This record gives sequence, structure tokens and C-alpha cells, in this order.
Amino acid sequence: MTRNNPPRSSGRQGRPGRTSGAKPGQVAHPRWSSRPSRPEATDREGNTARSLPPVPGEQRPAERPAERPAAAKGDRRGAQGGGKGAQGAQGAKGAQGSRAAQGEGQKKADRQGRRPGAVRTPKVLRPAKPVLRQPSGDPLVGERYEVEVGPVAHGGHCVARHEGRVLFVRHALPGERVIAQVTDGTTTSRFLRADAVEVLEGAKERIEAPCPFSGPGKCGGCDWQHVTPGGQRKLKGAVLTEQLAKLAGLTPEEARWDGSVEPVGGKLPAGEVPAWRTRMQYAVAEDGSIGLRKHRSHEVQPIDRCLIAADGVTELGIESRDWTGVAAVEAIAASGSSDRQVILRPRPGEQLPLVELDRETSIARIDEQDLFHRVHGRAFVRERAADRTWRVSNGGFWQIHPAAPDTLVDAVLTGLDPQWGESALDLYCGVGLFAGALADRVGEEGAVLGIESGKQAVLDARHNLAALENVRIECDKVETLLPRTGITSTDLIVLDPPRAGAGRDTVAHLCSLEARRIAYVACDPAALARDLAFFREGGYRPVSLRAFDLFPMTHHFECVAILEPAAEQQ
Ligand SMILES: C[S@@+](CC[C@H](N)C(=O)[O-])C[C@H]1O[C@@H](n2cnc3c(N)ncnc32)[C@H](O)[C@@H]1O
Repeated sequence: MTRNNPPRSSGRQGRPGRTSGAKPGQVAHPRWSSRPSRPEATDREGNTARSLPPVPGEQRPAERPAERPAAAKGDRRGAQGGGKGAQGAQGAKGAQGSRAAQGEGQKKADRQGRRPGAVRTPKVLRPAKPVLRQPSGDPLVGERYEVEVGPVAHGGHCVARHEGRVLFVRHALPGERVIAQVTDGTTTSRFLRADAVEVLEGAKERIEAPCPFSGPGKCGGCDWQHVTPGGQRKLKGAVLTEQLAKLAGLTPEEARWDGSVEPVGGKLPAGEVPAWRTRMQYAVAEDGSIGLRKHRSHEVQPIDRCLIAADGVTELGIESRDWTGVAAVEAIAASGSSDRQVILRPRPGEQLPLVELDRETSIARIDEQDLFHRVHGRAFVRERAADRTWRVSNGGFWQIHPAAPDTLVDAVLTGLDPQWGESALDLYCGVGLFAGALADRVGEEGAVLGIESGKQAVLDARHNLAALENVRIECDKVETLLPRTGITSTDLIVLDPPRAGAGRDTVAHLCSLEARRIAYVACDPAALARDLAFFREGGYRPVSLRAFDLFPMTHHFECVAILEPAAEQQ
């Protein structure tokens, strides 16, 4: 079979003459190759030159069936993210669909004047368009109410009430008495948003915010600069407890969670802020000063330093430059290598300025058609984690906290306890982090199938895991490709979906595969809790749940839930 062919629908993909050892329909144990036939330049959204339609009259060399491009439409990182159509041969119907999609893509490309080989860029660097909504009722913005602050809620704010109306209050802590100033809402709003602008009675976890740009009306990046590190983790734990109860009907005990949110990255001296953010997205004000967006706003809070930015980012000196003519700047400092990448979006009609930074860095540009261009240096950074070097191209997905990949891989492997010869799925696999770790454990008698919708991430994953013949990476949406594989059982599953989670249909499908264990890596506790309820419907229960503080100073955190068939737990 051709190297990059997807699994055959029988699920038996062993090399001719070789016994795979897989049950019928199980992820088989062939010598899958992760090697792409030919590496191609693509952007972080995954469009390759070949996946874009040819310009009229252009002749392209004939493509091997396994390399037939999927669809012309680009993937989107995160919840939006999937390409259209599986890569590779899906039979005549699939090929026709693919060609039809290309035709559509061609029309769209013609409309947009897109060049062949040009690649799309993610939403993240696109200037946001203001949404114009006409609110009903009289505006209450600026009104001040004295309130007693109630529990923390999902999203980084606390809940309070004033004359029966719910307020979501930022910069507050449970149990405090504060003056809350309304930032959003009218007399008819279901709830109001507010900032605690004055603290009348503070909680014991309250501290002076170390960052001068944090606070009411300022930078929207950190939610909890005013809270001790231990207090932040308690808040995150309270949010997880509440989401589990509300959306999964589970107590911490039932979820097999000890109630802690584990600190990551070692203890710092009191008052010091962890510099963990290896990827920063800066916004640029009209006057060229750089900063970060205010909370729920397109306004820029100018900054001269971000305390949570990793040293490798801070050292670039981005904040001390004039960025006139630029709309957005993204900076990446890899962990375990000295690679740095800065991705710039010039304002419409403006040329890329001469970029002089304090450290050597690769530069890329995003043009008005959202196309990604390498300006100089590499189009990728090399990250080091889980005993491997990982190529991550064009600002594609990689965990932001430098300790996150190792922490999550360790939690997944500890929870799944992969055995030699087992088969595994790595869903939403990005550049292959968990697939690589699983492949080492299941060995050459085992097999790992990774599924990822971002085409560039797939190329990176295939490159990163090229030495592992027991890994295969496929490019498509999980929900589209998985049912088409014909795989009816597997031993292990890792899923690491975007914030929106996996959803009912995907979870139902996963439950039908009769995996011995499932590891669910989740960055949103609400999506996790909802999906745990779906897993329960499918007969799976958590046997362990861990939460990690991988986003200090913000309300975000990461969870790893390990699930087993409920029957096994009796
Ligand atoms: C949270 S990241 C996890 C990546 C990887 N597991 C890691 O730790 O580096 C989620 C990944 O899912 C991809 N993705 C988003 N929606 C998808 C979908 N419907 N099907 C497959 N992949 C998807 C994104 O492109 C992204 O790479």
C-alpha cells in the first residue's frame, strides 16, 4: 500500500504477509509510516500549495493518489479548526467530493485573487471587527453598587447580586465587599458585568497586583494578578467542582479528583510572577505603541513589559519598539531551543517595517489576504519535550507553558499505562505530542493513529514522528474521519480537543470503540464536564482526574481525566 494511505475500512492494515495482531476493526499494527512523501510548505492553518486550486491555465505535475489534496478551504485553529475531506484516497466518492471542493475553492480563490501556493493565516492575528448590537433598556455602564461578592464562576469573575440582579464582577474575590462599577449591561439585561473598583473588605488571598497594567479597565490578559498563587488555584478548583456538579452531576469523589489544582514549574519567591507565556499576541495602537487588548474590548492597553511573558519573549525587546504601520505582533520563544519567531501583520496598505529586535529571530508576515509569508529565518520553531524535538511551523498549536507538554504527557501515560503491542488513537493530535509518547510505549508491535484537522500540523507531526513506523497521522476533522476509518475497537484513546470539547456524537463514537482506557486532556472545564456526562451515557466513568495550573495569573487551567468502562470498575 502507499505509505500515506489512510487505514483501510476493514481496520486491518498490516503489511502484506504480516500478522497485525489486531482484532477485526481494531486499530491494526502495521508498519505505518509517518513520513510524508514529500514535505511541502504550508501555513499554520494547513493549506499547502497543492491543496489550493491551480490558477486558470496552470499545469501541475500529476499527484499520487495518496497526496491528492483535500479541500481548498482552510482549517482554523481551535474550535473552528478542520479541513474539508480526509487526506488521501477515500474511494471514488471521496475523490469526487475533493475535486468538487477544489472547484469551489478555485472560485473563492479567484474572487480573492489568491496566488497558488499562498497560504491562509489564522484568525488570531486578524484585526477584530466590532460587532454592532443595539441593546434594549437604559444603559447602566458606569453605575456603582456596593455588593457582597459571592462564588467564583467559570470565566474568571465572581458572582454578586444587586437588588436581585446578577453581576459578574472582575477583580474581586469571594467573600469580599466591594464597590462594583458596571462595565456592560442595561436595565433589561439578564446580568450585568462589572469591575470591583474599590475594595471595602478584602479577602485574605488578596494581594497588591504585581503588574501595573492589571486592574479595572486595563489589560484583559490576566484575571487574577490580585490573588496569591495558592488562592488562584483554589479558585480554579472551585470552578472545576462547580462545573462537574452542574454539567456532569459528579462530586469530586465521583470524578476521582482530589480537589487540588497542581502547581507546575516550581515554587517562586513570594511576590514573583511566573514568566511562563512562550507565545504572546500583542496588539498595536494607532500611534504605533504596543500592548495587549483590554477585557472584552478592541482597545489596546499599552505596556512596556508583560510579567507573565517568558524570558525568551521579553528579551526580544518588542515592547520598546515603535510599531507604526503594524496591526498585530505575535512572538514565540521555543522551549529547549533558542528558536524565536515573530509574526507581523502590517496595517492595510502599509509595508512591513524594518524589524530590528534585541535577539536573533525568524520573521514572518501576514498579508491582507491572510496569507503567511516567511520574511527571513525559519518558518518553524523547534520545541523540546517528551525526549523529542518538535517542529512547529508558522505559529501552529503548541502548549504555551514550557512545562505543559511534559506535564501532560506524563499524566496521560501514567493514567493510560500503555502496554507493549497495544493500539491507540491520538485525536486532535496537533504536531504529534501524545502520538509520539504512546508509540514509544506500545512499541513496534503496537500502532498509533493520530488525527488532526490542521494540514500544517499534520505535516509537522509526520515530520516529527518520521522515525516511528508504528505511527500514522491523518488529516481531517475527528468527527468526519473517525467514522470513515472503519475502526471498531482500539485499546487506548487520547483526546485533546480545542476549547469547545469533543461533543456528544464524537464521544458516543469513542465509547463504541471499547477502549481499555481513555485520556481526555481538556483546557475548558465546562466542555470537559459536559463531555464526561456524554461519556457516562456511553458507559465510561472517570478513574482519575487531575487539574494543572498551566496558565498562572489567569483563570485558565488544564485537566487530564482518565476514563474506563463503568463495568470494569465494579
Ligand atoms: C488543544 S490542541 C491539541 C494539540 C496536541 N494534542 C498538543 O498537545 O500539542 C487541539 C488541536 O485540535 C485541532 N483540531 C481542532 N478541531 C479539530 C477537529 N474537529 N478535528 C481534528 N482536529 C481538530 C487543532 O488544529 C489543534 O491542533
